[in-house]
Amino acid sequence: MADRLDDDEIEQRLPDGWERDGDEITRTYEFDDYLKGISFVTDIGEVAEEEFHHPEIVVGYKEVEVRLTTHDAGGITDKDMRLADLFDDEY
Ligand SMILES: C[C@H](O)[C@H](O)[C@H]1CNC2=NC(N)=NC(=O)C2=N1
Repeated sequence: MADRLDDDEIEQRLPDGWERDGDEITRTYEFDDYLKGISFVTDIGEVAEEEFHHPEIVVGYKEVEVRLTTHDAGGITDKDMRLADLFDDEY
């Protein structure tokens, strides 16, 4: 099981555009239209399944909010940071 990162590690490793919110990291991606957001959700869903590590996703109008935490560890781990980078690659 992945170990929880400490506050300093989280601060250092948080990718650009992401924020820490308690035991989660989050980013809201913006799109030109609604269906581009839906397409992005499909893309990151496939990445999540490949990595077997899953975000919470809130789909809005021309924006998608993604939240990551490691439930098995009860906090933020390397898995969350890795997935954040992979999701950014899809954007
Ligand atoms: C049994 C456990 O749910 C699985 O190992 C995976 C599935 N996807 C997951 N996703 C996230 N975000 N955290 C987990 O701990 C996690 N665990």
